[in-house]
Amino acid sequence: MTSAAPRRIGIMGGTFDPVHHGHLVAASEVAQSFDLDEVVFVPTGQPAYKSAATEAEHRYLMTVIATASNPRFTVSRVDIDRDGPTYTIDTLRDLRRVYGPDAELFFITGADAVAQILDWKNADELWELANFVAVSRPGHVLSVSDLPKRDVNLLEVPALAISSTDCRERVRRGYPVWYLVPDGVVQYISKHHLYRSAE
Ligand SMILES: Nc1ncnc2c1ncn2[C@@H]1O[C@H](COP(=O)(O)OP(=O)(O)OP(=O)(O)O)[C@@H](O)[C@H]1O
Ligand SMILES: O=C(O)c1ccc[n+]([C@@H]2O[C@H](COP(=O)([O-])O)[C@@H](O)[C@H]2O)c1
Repeated sequence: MTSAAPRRIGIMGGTFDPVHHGHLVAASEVAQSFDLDEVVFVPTGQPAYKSAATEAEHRYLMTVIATASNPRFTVSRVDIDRDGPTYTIDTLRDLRRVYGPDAELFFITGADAVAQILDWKNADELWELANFVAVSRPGHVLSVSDLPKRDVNLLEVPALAISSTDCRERVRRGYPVWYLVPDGVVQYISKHHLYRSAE
């Protein structure tokens, strides 16, 4: 009898304020290229180095809405339910407990985020807990030349010049965000009057 192959789990961490199609395409492309069984989206609780984000529960629910139609996408509350600032070292330790010792974990970041990774908490330990995949993002050079001896996989994905900052600013100015974020997220933003006033 052969034993089952270890599960391959992508981890898409983000503030998702709001989640947009750039996030979804990145996760889908990594799932395809790295033969992942599941991509778990993990909204941050309090982002470590970003100023005030929208209430975590709103960001969590928008992420659930955005991912609901993809059978390979799930959403985790580990970062939201932990007190204090969100650090990836804690995310990876918690998800290792959830998925078990045999799962192969792939942490997904954009080209902008990966450039900062050496400054992340316990940076040296992160590589022992997961593989890292950095995806291309318009306006950012996809390179790991600053990460000598760190094994980061690079993946070119279809270029979507969308950012959460721009989506928030568009809503604030009364511009549409249709087609930049999933329809259900447009409706959620409208229903809860998110992003109407300046941050
Ligand atoms: N358009 C995109 N293409 C590829 N990767 C992206 C894109 N937008 C975000 N990412 C990546 O997704 C992860 C989560 O991003 P985040 O939630 O911070 O969104 P953001 O658009 O960068 O937000 P903000 O504008 O508020 O900084 C990060 O690793 C980021 O690099
Ligand atoms: O661990 C850290 O020190 C750290 C610092 C900045 C960002 N991160 C993680 O990187 C992911 C993307 O973050 P952000 O701020 O671009 O939404 C998210 O999962 C964060 O928790 C992690």
